[in-house]
Amino acid sequence: MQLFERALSVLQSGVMILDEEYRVHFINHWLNKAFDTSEDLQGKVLFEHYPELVDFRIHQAVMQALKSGLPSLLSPGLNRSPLPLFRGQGARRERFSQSIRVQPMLSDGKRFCLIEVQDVSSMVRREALLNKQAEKLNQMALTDELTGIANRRHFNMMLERELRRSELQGTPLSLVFFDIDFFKQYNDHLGHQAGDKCLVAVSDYLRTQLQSYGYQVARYGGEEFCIILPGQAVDVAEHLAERCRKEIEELQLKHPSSNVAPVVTASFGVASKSDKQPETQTGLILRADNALYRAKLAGRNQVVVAERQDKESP
Ligand SMILES: Nc1nc2c(ncn2[C@@H]2O[C@H](COP(=O)(O)OP(=O)(O)OP(=O)(O)O)[C@@H](O)[C@H]2O)c(=O)[nH]1
Repeated sequence: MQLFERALSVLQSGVMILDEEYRVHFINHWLNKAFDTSEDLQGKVLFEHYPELVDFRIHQAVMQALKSGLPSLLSPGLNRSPLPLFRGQGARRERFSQSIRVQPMLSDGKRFCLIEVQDVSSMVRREALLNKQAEKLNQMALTDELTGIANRRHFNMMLERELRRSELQGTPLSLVFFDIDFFKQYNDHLGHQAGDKCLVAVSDYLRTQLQSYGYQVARYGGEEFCIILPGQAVDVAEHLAERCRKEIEELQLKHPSSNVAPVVTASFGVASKSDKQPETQTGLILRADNALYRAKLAGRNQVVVAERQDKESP
């Protein structure tokens, strides 16, 4: 028996036994030291010494073990630090995260409750770090590296979600695709770095002017961008595309080799899903992209709406 008590006293985790009056029948050295008291807790009534614990999870778990004979596990996810236990010295002293197992015991016909405590601070910290890293990686996988706006993968996810919402709620949904005019010439004339800066400037415009209205913007690839307008019908989308077309021109980014204007311009395609007809993601993208292609063919720096074009086509 002495050997067991000695073993428990050198253990780097806590063990405590309470009797039916919540009196500490046994506490090992590690646990007594971790409590914020210089007193020996053996023989003391735990919840008289720490009345602030009454009615909290640890109190309920102990009552459950002693009255109903049921065990409990208090994991750090739900109960970060149920007992006032500390680690470290001086300014570095901190209440640590705990994993606590409360187990009912019977001895000589009397009920006891065994409380095992583990310091899981390092594990909790490691988990928080891993979560943060995973979130960062996730963010990177969905963001376009050059412009910082959503990339094509993210766009596909957003569009799928909005299409589903539109089906469920019976609301319209619109999509605007646009592409910078004569961008190859822009790169050839002013250099690839200037081309990159132009893409960043257009993306910054999209982020600052449109995202705050709840529209979702993304770089679809190369010099092609897209805007998702949840809940908006074709008229609003056409109006927004026209506004974007005008404001991109007003950015006054010099484009000496463009055949349309002395500044950077873009061509726009608009497609909408009405609140009645079902639509697939590919179908909507294809219609917006076709409308954009028609805007290019018709002379660039303009907006073409798929619905109207579709009706006008033989
Ligand atoms: N600087 C830069 N250029 C890019 C990037 N991605 C694609 N491009 C360039 O964008 C150009 C697109 O050229 P095209 O598809 O021929 O289109 P365009 O010259 O804009 O002609 P239209 O669309 O018909 O007006 C190509 O020269 C690509 O190299 C990028 O990240 N940075």
